[in-house]
Amino acid sequence: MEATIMYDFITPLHCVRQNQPLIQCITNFVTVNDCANIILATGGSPSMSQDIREVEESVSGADALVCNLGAIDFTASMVAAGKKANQLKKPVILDPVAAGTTQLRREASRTLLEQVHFSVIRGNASEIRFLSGQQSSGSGVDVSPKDAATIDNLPDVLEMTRSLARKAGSVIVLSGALDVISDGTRSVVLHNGCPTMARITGSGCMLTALIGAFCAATPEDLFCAAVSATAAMGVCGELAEKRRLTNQTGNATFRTDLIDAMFNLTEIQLREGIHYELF
Ligand SMILES: Nc1ncnc2c1ncn2[C@@H]1O[C@H](COP(=O)(O)OP(=O)(O)O)[C@@H](O)[C@H]1O
Ligand SMILES: Cc1ncsc1CCOP(=O)(O)O
Ligand SMILES: [Mg+2]
Repeated sequence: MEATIMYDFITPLHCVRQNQPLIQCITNFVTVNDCANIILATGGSPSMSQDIREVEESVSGADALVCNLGAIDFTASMVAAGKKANQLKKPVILDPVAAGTTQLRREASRTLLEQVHFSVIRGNASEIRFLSGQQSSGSGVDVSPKDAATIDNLPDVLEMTRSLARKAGSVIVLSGALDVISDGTRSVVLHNGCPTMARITGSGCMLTALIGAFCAATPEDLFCAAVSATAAMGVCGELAEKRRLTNQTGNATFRTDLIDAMFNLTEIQLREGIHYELF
């Protein structure tokens, strides 16, 4: 008889509120404040230290580690902290910001993937295509429209995501208009979010930080934790967009409204708002 596959995308939100995990982030100077605030909005506690002389000690007291390649000059800190977190069996999450776009980033992402095991890798379609060894057209931190997941290329994107998940032994979150998430066996496509999320810097970095908090709170099912965090981000983007349209505001207020929506997000809102397909 085939084993039944269980999915629970709501409980991780409950767990993060209850467990208040401490998330160690080595992240970039552009979006560091937003990452700290989104972790606080979920009920977690952020720590953004990155000096190589203390990261191993810092990660020992944390519940998860988030490594963001936007902080490329701290790659050595990410390797040291990542190895320590692996030893201590704490979830480690990678955001491969602009991974394929320069020689330095191509080398740093290879080093990180060789030396650290990542529980979850969350990137946009250009970044995930690069890590998969596929042609990637990305040239900055944002996705190239040529690489994005669409309804038309979804079967290929699902296969690429599933196969990278198997190869890396990680949950892969390929974000965008469609969020494609796989652990190599279970795969989900999320239809939440709104285009304004791509008009603020940091929506990707915040999502990765959030995944860190959800994984720390639900380490027994990292796939459901990653889906739950990604859905929560999408639902909060939709709530912020409603306010933007009502109040005729722009991307600066949208960013604040998104963080506020996360602060107030209820399990009922997530259950009613999540829009997903299982594959
Ligand atoms: N066009 C869109 N429609 C809906 N949601 C989007 C869209 N673009 C981005 N998002 C959402 O924004 C967040 C960040 O994703 P993405 O833009 O892919 O990351 P990055 O900022 O790293 O490029 C995710 O939650 C994703 O679902
Ligand atoms: C603009 C920029 N430059 C280096 S890191 C960074 C932030 C990228 O954030 P996100 O990928 O979440 O938009
Ligand atoms: Mg990004």
